[in-house]
This record gives sequence, structure tokens and C-alpha cells, in this order.
Amino acid sequence: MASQVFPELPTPSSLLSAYASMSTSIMLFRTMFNQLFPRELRRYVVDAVRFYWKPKSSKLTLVFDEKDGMTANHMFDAAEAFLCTRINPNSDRLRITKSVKETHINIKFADSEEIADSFEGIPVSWRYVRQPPQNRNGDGDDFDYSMGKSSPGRGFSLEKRYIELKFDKKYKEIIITSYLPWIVKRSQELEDQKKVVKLRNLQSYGGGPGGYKESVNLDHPSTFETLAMDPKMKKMIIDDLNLFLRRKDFYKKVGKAWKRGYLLYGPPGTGKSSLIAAIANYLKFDIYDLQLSNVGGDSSLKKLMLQTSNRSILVIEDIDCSIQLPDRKGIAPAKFPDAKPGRDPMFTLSGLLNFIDGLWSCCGDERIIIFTTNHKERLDPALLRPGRMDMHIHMSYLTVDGFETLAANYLNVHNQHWRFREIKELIKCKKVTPAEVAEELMKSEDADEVLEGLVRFLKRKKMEEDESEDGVDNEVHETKKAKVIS
Ligand SMILES: Nc1ncnc2c1ncn2[C@@H]1O[C@H](COP(=O)(O)OP(=O)(O)OP(=O)(O)O)[C@@H](O)[C@H]1O
Ligand SMILES: [Mg+2]
Repeated sequence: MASQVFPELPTPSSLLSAYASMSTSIMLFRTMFNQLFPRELRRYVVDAVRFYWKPKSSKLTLVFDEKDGMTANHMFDAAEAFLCTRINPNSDRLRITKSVKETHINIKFADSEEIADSFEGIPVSWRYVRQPPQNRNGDGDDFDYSMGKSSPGRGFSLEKRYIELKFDKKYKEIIITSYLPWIVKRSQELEDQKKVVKLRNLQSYGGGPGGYKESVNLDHPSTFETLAMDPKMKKMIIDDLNLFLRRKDFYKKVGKAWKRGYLLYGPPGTGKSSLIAAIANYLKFDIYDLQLSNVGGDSSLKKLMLQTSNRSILVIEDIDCSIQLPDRKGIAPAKFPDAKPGRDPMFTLSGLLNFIDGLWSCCGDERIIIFTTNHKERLDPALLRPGRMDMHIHMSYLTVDGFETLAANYLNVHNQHWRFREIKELIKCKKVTPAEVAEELMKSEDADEVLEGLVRFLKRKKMEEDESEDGVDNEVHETKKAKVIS
């Protein structure tokens, strides 16, 4: 019988000694390893391996902090204003704000809300984040939002607010160089839409040194749409204003002050003041109304000019009759009709021209100055010379186009009304001001009745004018006859 051979099984004591020798060699290896590779080197190697092996995020997040140190971060405000236009209609939560001076309610998106947008086909996502104020222990649990303040004596930091913008990293360039500037521009437009245009009266006496300015909201509803004037001229003015706004760098380059001057002239009631209001409403510029008859002299004029702010319109109405301007050499300077004692007795034309061209123009940006007059021919040639006022705008009697604008605005009636033909014929052959026609159009809500009344008014006016012309003709005829007779 063949004998069976069994392998020799390790005994417990041999196992124990093998384990002991293995752990001794591991410990030996570890000590040698630690000596060869110090802790810093090991950490560096581990970090490097982690960094290169970690899956990379393809997203970039831009953070717009509410504050940049102590100052407000304009980019945060711009993004917040812009995002109000991108609120998700299905939002469950919105923030509502309104300051005392604002006339409208602001609807803003709430925290943690995510807003998706896209720019030139690039998808981006926005998030508004509110980080609760931290107490000393680093948690924000004790902050009482309902009270809007922390418990006393706890040493809280202020709440931190920021907006995050996330997008694919590969679009970094286009987002930073195009999307963000576009948002700033868009937010400015939105701001302008909300702005309430102010009308301020500049006066050189009363109040503090250099006078004071009263201000009221300009509730003049005139806009370029409601203004009855030649459409070509209207377009020319709008284009000129747009060009003026765009050309900040151009003005700087050519060394000219960034200002524009307009002279509006024409008979009363043709819309000069309405055009000023339309310009202010279009640009969202405040208006400073300067009453020359209240200005004490050149020095007070300078002080008044220094009170005016940028992005504003300085208006001097009825320049020909508000004050009798002496000429530039100061010959026959006129005293003010209502001069107050203790003020400079004179106000010279050179003072006015200097401020148009010099001092005033250097201390402000984006200024518009508008003179109005019913009698251009009475103005000093120095005020009219080319370059002084950039544009001379003639506001004339009502035209057929102008009538259409008024009828559409006041009665919502358009060209199809059967009275239009007759009215247009009458308007063509007689001088009638937009103000006169506007008054007639306001007399009733019934368009037929109003247009009938307007026809009667125009015919009556035509008759009166014809009669007075006949009267003049007769007088001339009589005089000539008398001369012949004598
Ligand atoms: N061109 C116009 N388009 C629309 N409405 C006009 C126009 N002109 C006058 N009106 C109407 O007539 C009113 C008086 O016009 P506005 O005060 O603008 O005339 P003005 O030319 O400034 O007159 P003045 O020379 O007397 O100051 C306006 O409030 C407006 O209702
Ligand atoms: Mg006027």
C-alpha cells in the first residue's frame, strides 16, 4: 500500500513568528520611508496626485459682492436691476422693495432662486445668495430675520449678499467682455425708465449762499410721440440727441466740452416748451429753469451754474424779453426791472456768453442748454453766430402732419375720418398754432362733435383774418388815394 504524504501544517508558534517578522519589516520600511520622504514632501505628492486625478469642473462662477469694501459694487446693482427683467413667471417667492422717494414698487428675485438666461446662444445661470450674519461661533442660527437685527451683545458680522453667475469656462472671454458690459448698459436704460424727471428753478436770492433751487417732479406728459411737428425735423432732433449722448469720447478727443445748445424759436403756442419737456423725458435729464430777470449779475450767474448737475438741461425761456441784455462792451447796460438791493447791478451779455462757452461748460458733462424766443430777429447777433447754439429749431404753425399727430393723441382718430380732408385744407391755408387746435380737440370726448367744432373754429379764424386783411388793404388803398388826391 502506498503511503500517503501530507504536507506539514504550520504550527501556531511558527505563524506567530512569521507575523512578528513581517510587522517588523513593515515598521522598518515605514521608518525608512518616512526618513527618505519627509511629511511635507509626502503631502505635496499626495496633493499633486489629487489635483491631477480629480475630475475638473467645466463651469466658471463669477461672484458679484454687494459691497466692494465700503463702497457699493456697481456690478451687483447692475446685475440685480437686470435680473428683475428675467424673473421666472413661476417663482414661488419674490422680494418687494420701495424707497420713500420712489414712485413705483420694485419686484426682485428672492434668494436661492436660480435664473436661467442666455447670451448669444451661451446658456448662463444666475443665483442670488444671502449669507446670514455669523456670530462668534460661526453659525447664523441666532439671527432674527423678522427683526432684521441680531441679538444685542453677540458680535455679529453683517449679512453678506452676492450674486453668482455660472457658465461654461470656455465662454469666459465673451461673458466678461460682452455680456457684462451689456448688462451694465441695460441696467442704465432700466434706471432711466424709472427715473422721474425733475424741474428745478434756479434763483439767485433767498436760501443759502449762491441761491437755492426748488424742485418739483416734471409731470409734463410731452414726448416726441405726442409732439406735433414736422416728422423730418423730429427725427433730426432725436438723431442729434442720440449722437450727442454717444460722443463722450469724441468731445474729449477734439477738446470740446460735452455740451449741446439749442435755440427754439417761433410764435407762441407752437410747442417750444413742449419740445423741451419731450427732450427731458426722452433723455431723462432734469431741467433747470433759469429766470434771467432774477439773476443779480455775472458772479451770481456763475454761482448758479455751479449748482447745476450733470445730465441736465438748462433752459432760458423767452431770452429776448426776459431781460434786456446789454452788448458785450457793456455799452448801455440795462438794469434789471426788478433788481433786488445789494445785488450786482449789472448782468452783461458777455457774462452769459462766457458761461455758455467757458466756465460752465468746463465744470460739467452731458449738459444741454436751450434758449427759447418768439422773436429770433431781436436777438443779439453774438448769440446767434454759428457755433454758439448748435441747432436753431424753428417751431412753426400747425402742419397737416402735425394735425394728424394731435388728432391721434387727443381723439384716437386717424386719417380715415371724413372731416379730415376739410380740416387739412383749412389748416393748409391759414396760420393756426398747435396750442389752438389742441384746445379745440379737448372740448369733448365725442370725436365727431369735436371735429365739427374744429371746422367751425378754423372757418371763423379764416373769416376774421380775411376781414382784418381786407381792413388793412382798404386802409392802404385809402391812404394811397388820399396821397393822390393831395
Ligand atoms: N407742437 C405741439 N405738439 C403738441 N402739442 C402742442 C404743440 N404746441 C403746443 N401744444 C399744446 O399747446 C400747449 C402750449 O404749448 P407750449 O407751451 O409748448 O408753446 P410755446 O411755443 O412754448 O409757447 P410760448 O412761446 O408762449 O412759450 C401745450 O401744453 C400743448 O398742449
Ligand atoms: Mg413756452
